[in-house]
Amino acid sequence: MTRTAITRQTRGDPGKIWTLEVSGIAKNYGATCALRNASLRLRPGKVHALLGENGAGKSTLVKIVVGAIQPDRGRIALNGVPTRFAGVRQAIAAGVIPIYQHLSLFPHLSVLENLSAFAIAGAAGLRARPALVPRATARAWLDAVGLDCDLDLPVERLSVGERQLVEIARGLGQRCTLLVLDEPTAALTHDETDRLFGVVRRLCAEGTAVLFISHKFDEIEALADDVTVLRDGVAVIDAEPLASLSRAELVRAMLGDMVESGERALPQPGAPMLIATGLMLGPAAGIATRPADITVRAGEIVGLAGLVGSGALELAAALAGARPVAAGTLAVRGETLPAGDRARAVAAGVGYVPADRHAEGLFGPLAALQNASSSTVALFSRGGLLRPGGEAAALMPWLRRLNLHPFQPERPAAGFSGGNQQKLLLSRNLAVPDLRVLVVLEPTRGVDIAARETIHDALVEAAGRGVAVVIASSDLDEVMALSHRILVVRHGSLDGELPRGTGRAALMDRLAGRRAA
Ligand SMILES: Nc1ncnc2c1ncn2[C@@H]1O[C@H](COP(=O)(O)OP(=O)(O)OP(=O)(O)O)[C@@H](O)[C@H]1O
Repeated sequence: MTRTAITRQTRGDPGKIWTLEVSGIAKNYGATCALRNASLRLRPGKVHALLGENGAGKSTLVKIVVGAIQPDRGRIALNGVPTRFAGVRQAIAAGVIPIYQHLSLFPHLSVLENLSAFAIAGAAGLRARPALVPRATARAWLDAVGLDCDLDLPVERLSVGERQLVEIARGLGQRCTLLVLDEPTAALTHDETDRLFGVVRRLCAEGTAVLFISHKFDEIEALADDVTVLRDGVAVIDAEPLASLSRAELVRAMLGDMVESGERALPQPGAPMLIATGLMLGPAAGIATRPADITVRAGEIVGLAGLVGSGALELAAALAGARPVAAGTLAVRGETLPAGDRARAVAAGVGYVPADRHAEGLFGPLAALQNASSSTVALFSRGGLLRPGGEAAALMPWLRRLNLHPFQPERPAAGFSGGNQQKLLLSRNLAVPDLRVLVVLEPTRGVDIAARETIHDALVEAAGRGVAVVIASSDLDEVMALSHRILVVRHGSLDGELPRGTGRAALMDRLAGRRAA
């Protein structure tokens, strides 16, 4: 880290120092320009939202700020001191605490060991045996995020939401000058989100600056004071007060003009297409359940909704044969399949988009186009050889429609941003011509507002061509907007059904197990 001059705020509070000032940042990955001329200016004690469509460069900028990668050029100053972190450990030591979208805990280690990880990393090389933080200290950190759990429990036994709170608690245990939250609420329940926002506000009151990346406008409006919008690696809105901008202005800055669609008309459901009988997740999926009977008709969209850890995602995955089950069968248009047999489900025309595209879905080193075509490759092959042009002709329209960015179908999937990887997985399924059932977990997690509209349209269109669609999403607005009916999942079992038009409050009540008197 280098320390030389002091830079001062030029706007707002003259004379005061920006907590973080970033300017003129450029970063190229080979021929791809991820950041052209990015800037950020964060005030102490304020939440700063960083917005931009998928691939705009947000994660790249964050990685530079936290020292995970180095920029090709540009300046970074922390509290007025020019700074360049050689690695994340150095950034953490300086009080720059990153909380990642993809959790960075050690699943087999205990909560206490994970909470101690930063301290251990800092002490490496100095002590023969790394020390754990005192239990009382660890307990105080957990109290700060409102989490009451056993310090000796392996982290893998916690829900995803709880794990994220442990990660945040670990960050809060450090001197925290700048907290970097990259889509932190993707896996949190509404209660956990509220708790997180409470923690963030408290930190701000103590002077911490917060960089907050999200695609969810409601959350941005609830939390952020200032905003920067990146477009193609350039700040097109540069550290403006959020209150001075309308939502339409922000969207226009992100994407250019965009027509917002109103409420979608859903197709009329036809005959039963998918029938699950006695489906029970059981211990193999880590959840004890009661057997579930679920029928989804051709042209119908059924939403599975539940709190984090409810088993809604697992139950939906089981409907695609993508989870081991303790009992039950699936039938697709009358053909009975053993549940838990994904290969048989694929052969029966059951598409599946997992929630965790990194762990389950993508072949990172393969080209985007090959990733998108992996479910339909047989259609373009003859005698084991790919028919030239066939793959591109079938998949390119989908990649164009979902606005793959940058539009470089030959590039390895691993080099695309998170939202664009999600588009590849969706294209893979939507392009299957004899698709009968489509199960999509978290359809728009991490995708930008334009792609969200397109994906919603594409799912309704799939239903329109007779596909039975199942979605499971922690985004309740999405479930309400798309579903003919909503199945409530609690403790891994079905707990009732709600019709289209059910309001958000009523749905929340049911998910939490409250019933109207
Ligand atoms: N490791 C990498 N190798 C090659 N290209 C990359 C790599 N990481 C990012 N890119 C490219 O840099 C650009 C910016 O990506 P980045 O992940 O920063 O976008 P983002 O705004 O965070 O998008 P999202 O909202 O989808 O997460 C994209 O064109 C992306 O394809």
